[in-house]
This record gives sequence, C-alpha cells and structure tokens, in this order.
Amino acid sequence: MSTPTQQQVMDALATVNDPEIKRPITELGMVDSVEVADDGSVAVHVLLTVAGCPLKDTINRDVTAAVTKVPGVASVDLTLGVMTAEQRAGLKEILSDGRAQREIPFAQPGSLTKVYAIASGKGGVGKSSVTVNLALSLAAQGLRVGVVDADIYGHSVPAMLGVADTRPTQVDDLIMPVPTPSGVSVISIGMLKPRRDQVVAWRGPMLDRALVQMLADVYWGDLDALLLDLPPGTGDVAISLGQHLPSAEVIVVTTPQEAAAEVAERAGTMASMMHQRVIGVVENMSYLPCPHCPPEDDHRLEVFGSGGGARVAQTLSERFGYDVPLLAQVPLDISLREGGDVGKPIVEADPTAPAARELTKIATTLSGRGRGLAGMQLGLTPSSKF
Ligand SMILES: Nc1ncnc2c1ncn2[C@@H]1O[C@H](COP(=O)(O)OP(=O)(O)OP(=O)(O)O)[C@@H](O)[C@H]1O
Repeated sequence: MSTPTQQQVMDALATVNDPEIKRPITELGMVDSVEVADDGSVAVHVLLTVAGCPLKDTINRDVTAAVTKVPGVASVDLTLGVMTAEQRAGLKEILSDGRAQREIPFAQPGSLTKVYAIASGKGGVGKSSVTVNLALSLAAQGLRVGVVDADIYGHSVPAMLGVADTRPTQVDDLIMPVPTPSGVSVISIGMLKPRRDQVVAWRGPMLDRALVQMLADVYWGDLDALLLDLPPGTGDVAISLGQHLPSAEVIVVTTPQEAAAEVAERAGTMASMMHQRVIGVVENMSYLPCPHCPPEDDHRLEVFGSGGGARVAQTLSERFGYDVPLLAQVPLDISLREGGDVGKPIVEADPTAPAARELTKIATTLSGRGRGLAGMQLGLTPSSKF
C-alpha cells in the first residue's frame, strides 16, 4: 500500500472535533505538526488549550482512531502539548467570531437559538428534572442543546447530567461549557464558585454578573436550543434574565397542588412583565400510578391533588390573552428520581416509562414550533396583574 500523504492525515484530523468547543481541531490551531514517514508511521503533535485539559483522553482516542483509518497508515505516534499564551489568544479570536466581549449572542437580533427558561413558583416541584430531560429529548432529535443552571439554591443540573464534579476549561476569560455523556453542554452557577460546597450568598448585582458570564463569557457555539434552569420564585435572576434576554420563552413547572399552582401563576406573570412569552405549563408529580392495581385499570393516586397545571395554564391564558397550553402531566416515578441521582435522566435510561413519554412530548411540541425567529415575542407589554 502506498504511503499516505500529509494532506490525507490532515483531512482525517479535520474530522476530529474538540469535545468542548465542538469544532474541528484543525480549525482551532490545535494541530501543531504532522510527519509521515516512508514506512507509513505518522507522528502527530496536538496542542491542548490548557494544561491538564480534562478531555485529553477523548482527544487522544479520537485523533488516534481518525488517523489510523487513513489507508497506508502503519502506526500513530500522538504527542500532546499545550498552547502558548499567544496561541490561546489566537484561539480566542477564532472563537469570538468578531463578536464584542460580554455581548450575549442569544440576544442579538439574528440569533436562531431558541432560549427556553424553566421557571417555577416554589422549589422542589421538579424544575431541574424537567430541564435536563427536556434537554436530552431535544438533543435526541438531533438538536444542539446547551443548558445553563442558574438555580442559585439548587444547582443540581450538573449532577443530573452526570458531570457533578467537572470544572469547565477556561481559555483566558473564555469559559468552555462542560460536555456531558448525552451530548448536551452545561454550565452551572455552581461551577463558577471556587468550591462546590460554598454557599452562594449573592445579591442582585453579583447574580446579574454571574448570569451574564454564563451567557456571554461561555463559548456556546451555534446552538439550536438553550435551556435555563431558573431559581424558584420571582427573584433577581428572573429579573436579570428578563432584562438581558427578553426573547427567552418561559415554561412554568408546577405540581397539581393548589398552593404550588398559585405561586406558579405569579412566576409566569413575572416573566410576562419582563416581556417574555410564556409558552406552556408542565404539571409534574401529577399522580402516582397505583403500584398494586393491574396496569390496564390505569388507577392513579393523586398524591398532590389534581388540576394545578390546568388551572395555571387557564389563568395565564386569560391573563395574557394568548393560549398558554398545558404541555405535559408527568407522573411520579421512582426511576425519574433515581435517574436524576445517578446522572442518567429517565428519557435516556427508561424512555418508555410514562413519565419519560410525557417529558419527551414537551420536546416534540417545542421542536414542532421550529427553529428561528417565528413565534418570538415582539416586545409588546401585556397588561399584567399579580
Ligand atoms: N415526577 C417525579 N417523580 C419522582 N421524583 C421526582 C419527580 N420529579 C422530581 N422528582 C424528584 O424530586 C426532587 C426535586 O426535583 P428537582 O430538583 O427537579 O426540583 P426543582 O424544582 O428543580 O427543585 P429546586 O428548586 O430545589 O432546585 C428530586 O430529587 C427529583 O429527582
């Protein structure tokens, strides 16, 4: 077999994406040198963005696999180095695409990324569970999905996505979102703290800065959908988000319980006051399928009562003068909780479970609305009453 050319090896390397940046390593200036010997042995030197890059094993594996596939390659000797400060500055330049720093790409008029904020009136109703399962369902449809965990009280999203202890890589002041096993990228307010166990006791301006940092200083690339897990209630983060991303569409999560529904209505109204459109309500913990009854009876135990989701949807529809549908009623399911605990969300771990099907239904409804500018809020202020 003939000796492979250097171009063939470069073409193979162009198929390898940096796992965090999700662009070919050849475009990012990461391939420092390629040498091909007459006997078909290939030496490749790849530069990592930072020393101790957590994903160097993935890069090692992907580069070796891609080059090995080139006809005539007898062996691959891959060595890894680290970019100099100058090379990193060049990379940052490539990634910023000429965009000014601290500009939120999703807030630009031509942005095609759909931004969904997941809100709730009170804590513990399943907002984070809905966020991660929705993210995975959208990704399973082939969409590029990012998740921002802006829940200062909970920040449970990274653990639910299986990357609890991962810190994001930073190229100077540009932060790389953390890739997860399911293909979605995540950044969490918890990742911005020096220590994971540190309590966030930030006031409005600090929270605003953290939110902007997660939106503007993170290299998200070209996303189809960005999901934001908001803290419960109508606090500072919701106000900041409304100011920075009025085009975000809001999904309100509630339980069937009267008390939860009432505060959920307030969270929805708050979003509307910030000129955001509320696109639907998810009722979580709707019922417990009776564990002792035959499945065909479809006997349901209404642990938290009933009707909360429908009530929020109806109230918000009347209040805003447009249809706010009830998107799903997700039952209580032990495997949903377990999936969250072990970092394997139910839509992936047990996709045929009724809870998983309801969560997938939300993604189907959302993606049916299409990518792009259609359906975006026009910035008109609806009349609002608490
Ligand atoms: N349908 C469900 N069935 C069983 N367990 C659930 C269900 N929904 C959520 N849970 C569990 O309830 C707990 C709270 O859920 P989750 O963290 O998603 O709520 P949250 O509204 O985001 O809470 P917080 O505001 O405190 O972050 C988690 O342990 C989660 O696994």
